[in-house]
Amino acid sequence: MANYSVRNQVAIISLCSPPVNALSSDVRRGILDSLKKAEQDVKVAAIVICGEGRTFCVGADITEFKSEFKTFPNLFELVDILESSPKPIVAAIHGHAFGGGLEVALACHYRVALSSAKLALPEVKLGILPGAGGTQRLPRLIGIDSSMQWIAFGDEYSAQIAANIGIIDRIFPSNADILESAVQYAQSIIGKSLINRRVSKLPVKDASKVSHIMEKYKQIVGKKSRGAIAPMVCLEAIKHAALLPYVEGMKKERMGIEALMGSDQSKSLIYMFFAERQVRNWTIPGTGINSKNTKPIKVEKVAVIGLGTMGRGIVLSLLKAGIKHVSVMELNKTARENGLLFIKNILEGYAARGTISETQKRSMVDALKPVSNFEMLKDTDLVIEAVFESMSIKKDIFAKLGQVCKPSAVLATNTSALDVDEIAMVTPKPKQVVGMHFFAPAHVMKLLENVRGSKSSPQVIATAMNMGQRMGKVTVLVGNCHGFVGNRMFRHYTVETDFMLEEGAYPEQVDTVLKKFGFAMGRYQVGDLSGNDIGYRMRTKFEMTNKQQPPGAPERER
Ligand SMILES: CC/C=C\C=C\CC(=O)SCCNC(=O)CCNC(=O)[C@H](O)C(C)(C)COP(=O)(O)OP(=O)(O)OC[C@H]1O[C@@H](n2cnc3c(N)ncnc32)[C@H](O)[C@@H]1OP(=O)(O)O
Repeated sequence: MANYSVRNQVAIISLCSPPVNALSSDVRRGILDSLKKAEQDVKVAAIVICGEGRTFCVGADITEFKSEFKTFPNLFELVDILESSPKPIVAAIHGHAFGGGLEVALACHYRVALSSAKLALPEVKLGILPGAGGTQRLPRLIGIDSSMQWIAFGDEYSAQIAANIGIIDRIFPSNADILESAVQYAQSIIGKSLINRRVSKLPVKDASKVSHIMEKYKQIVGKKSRGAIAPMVCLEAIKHAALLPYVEGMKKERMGIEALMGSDQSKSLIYMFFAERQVRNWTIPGTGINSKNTKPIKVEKVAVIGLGTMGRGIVLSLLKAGIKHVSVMELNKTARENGLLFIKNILEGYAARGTISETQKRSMVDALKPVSNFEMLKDTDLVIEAVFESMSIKKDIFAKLGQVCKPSAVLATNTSALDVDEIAMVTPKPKQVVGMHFFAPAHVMKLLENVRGSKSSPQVIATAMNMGQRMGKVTVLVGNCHGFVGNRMFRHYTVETDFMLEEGAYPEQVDTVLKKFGFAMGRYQVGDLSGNDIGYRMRTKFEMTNKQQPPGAPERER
């Protein structure tokens, strides 16, 4: 839906489709109907398009991709209708202008934004391309080079960066009233010529360099987006903006989106988009307890026990999440020194690349609190144990934590396969114990598998889930069983690759093929990173050849 009103010669078309104003067929129809009203009203001299609620517009409604996506007005028809309006249109951006939302804004004659707004053409992350003129209008506004950067990787940019390169005409402070500011801006441009304001009519400034730029991005995309089809199709579509008139370029863009829409890669990425959001709504089966009716415990002080590969990554994830007090406990002096050095080096790297500021880096380093005995953890709200994968060592640690930690402290184990209930039983309050299984390298990998022990309390589960989300992880709640979900899935993959070794392949050959296919790391590289000893321990503990495996099971044959 879109609402329509008029204020001092300015018509306001406000998108109204909570929570994110996705461009469903109703919203597109609402915009078109409002536009007609504004064009017909002689008292209207300018138009503002804005979004109600928390955001301007996040783009096409992905849930409609299978059904109403083509209903008139289609998004690519709507943008051309908007651009050809005889009355000036101002896009008033707050929150997000993503995908089709940004394409609508590019079709407007002016764009203003709050400094806090974010802009992106992230369609490539759904395995498609910006199919509402994005590949043709953006290059006419910011050039081929920057457009390839924006569209082939789909990253988000601040309104200020967008203003610096010519997408945004005016920035307002983040606390300004976007609608009021945009209406005033619209009044200031009444009567001005629209000749240079229709982006599709502009030339592409760096068109003559297109072959050179294309080669550069093909190389980068080839390395960064191995195996993905959409980024290359995006590059091709942008190239056409340089070589063809707008209308012909649009035909190429259409061919591109039609080829990608419905591809296996796009279907999988869209499935992943919704699945990643769905897992936030966790539930404890058969109890009625869920994410909506359970509050997490307040967590300010966190401790990590063990500074090996996993512990280091967990500490970094906590620091990046803004936790101001992260105790680190590693009794082995060399491991402690190496671990702290590793963490500080990574933070230096983030600061050098501009991912964090110098001030943020210093505050993260200050948040690190090395501790040397369990007594020092008595005020901690959440302890994450990340030591060697051995039940007896973990039981020893949890017994000590049970004695020293305050009763409300959440005690989490990063075990990748061991029985969380068995660990919990050595503490006086097993309901405080939960699994938080990170994946290596923990500061990079987005998945966090939280393991619900049979005694874990709802608040403890909510706290682990909440902490995962604070760390920006895709946080999934799973049951307590050998290998949980992640390693049970991974096991089938490793079994198959190990068969290949038995059949004569070298580990590096297997890894090369997997990386070419699109995996960030090969299976044997992952083994080296996580430690092949951990896999060995898991298998030994599982006793693969014991009676649990029926005769004829592959494991018993090997
Ligand atoms: C002819 C062809 C023409 C055009 C083709 C155009 C292609 C497109 O426009 S494709 C869409 C491009 N846009 C995106 O990919 C944006 C996707 N959304 C996001 O990245 C994020 O939602 C966000 C904008 C960064 C906001 O994040 P956040 O504030 O964390 O909110 P979320 O929890 O992610 O989302 C809230 C809620 O909205 C649902 N949702 C988000 N985007 C869409 C969408 N484009 N379509 C439908 N639904 C969307 C999301 O699933 C959440 O739903 P819940 O039910 O609350 O889980």
